[in-house]
Amino acid sequence: MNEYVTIAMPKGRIFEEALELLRKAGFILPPEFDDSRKLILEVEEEKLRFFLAKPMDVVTYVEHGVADIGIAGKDVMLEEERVVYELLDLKISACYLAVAGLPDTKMSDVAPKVASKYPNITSSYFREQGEQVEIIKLNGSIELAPMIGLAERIVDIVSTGQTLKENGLVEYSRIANVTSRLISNPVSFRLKEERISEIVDRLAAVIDRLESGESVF
Ligand SMILES: Nc1ncnc2c1ncn2[C@@H]1O[C@H](COP(=O)(O)OP(=O)(O)OP(=O)(O)O)[C@@H](O)[C@H]1O
Ligand SMILES: O=P(O)(O)OC[C@H]1O[C@H](OP(=O)(O)OP(=O)(O)O)[C@H](O)[C@@H]1O
Repeated sequence: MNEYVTIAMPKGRIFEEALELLRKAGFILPPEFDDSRKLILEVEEEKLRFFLAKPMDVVTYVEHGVADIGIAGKDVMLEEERVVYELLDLKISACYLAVAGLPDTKMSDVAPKVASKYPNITSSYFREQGEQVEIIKLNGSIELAPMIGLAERIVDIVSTGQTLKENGLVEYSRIANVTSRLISNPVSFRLKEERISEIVDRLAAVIDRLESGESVF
């Protein structure tokens, strides 16, 4: 029986790169994927069903088993411990998590404020450094925090470094490298192992070819 495999796809910046990777791996995804506002898209010929989700929610859909597999940033995986398998590093949406702030500033001795979208990563990082900080959770535009005096440091994603630069901020330390990962619900992986492994193998082959500099159309 050729059952559907459901895939939770992150809307936003990962979506296009993920789509390109899937297409390079030979999955025929109709043009509807490029310009539709639909949140569920099915590709009957491939027996694939896609859910378009907020990037931070992809892991939740996969953990609850409503999606068999999904694509999530390593940052999201590090932020919350989840019961999912990480099957493959897709090597897309590469960036890193860093501590940043205004240049030439030292953190206060007593509970300096650190703003981030990633409170758990931030708290473990500073705990490991032996520093006690007060964490302020924000949902975006994190770079604003040190500029307007809300926090002395931020923990945020850096990719090109343009956002930090344009806002007069500097990086103080790097916490972790981030790329997007293919993840799976453990039960789905057992029940649909053959189909999921085939998807992993096809994607892994393309990633290897891209890494070796081969052009893949
Ligand atoms: N500047 C960046 N360059 C490359 N990858 C990034 C960058 N910022 C974030 N990412 C990666 O892309 C994922 C999704 O980020 P995106 O900005 O699309 O969503 P979000 O910030 O969670 O959602 P939203 O902005 O809609 O609230 C992140 O979890 C991270 O892995
Ligand atoms: O180093 P850069 O290439 O400039 O990229 C880094 C920026 O990208 C992300 O923000 P995003 O665009 O997702 O907006 P957000 O502030 O709403 O999270 C991240 O939070 C940084 O602000």
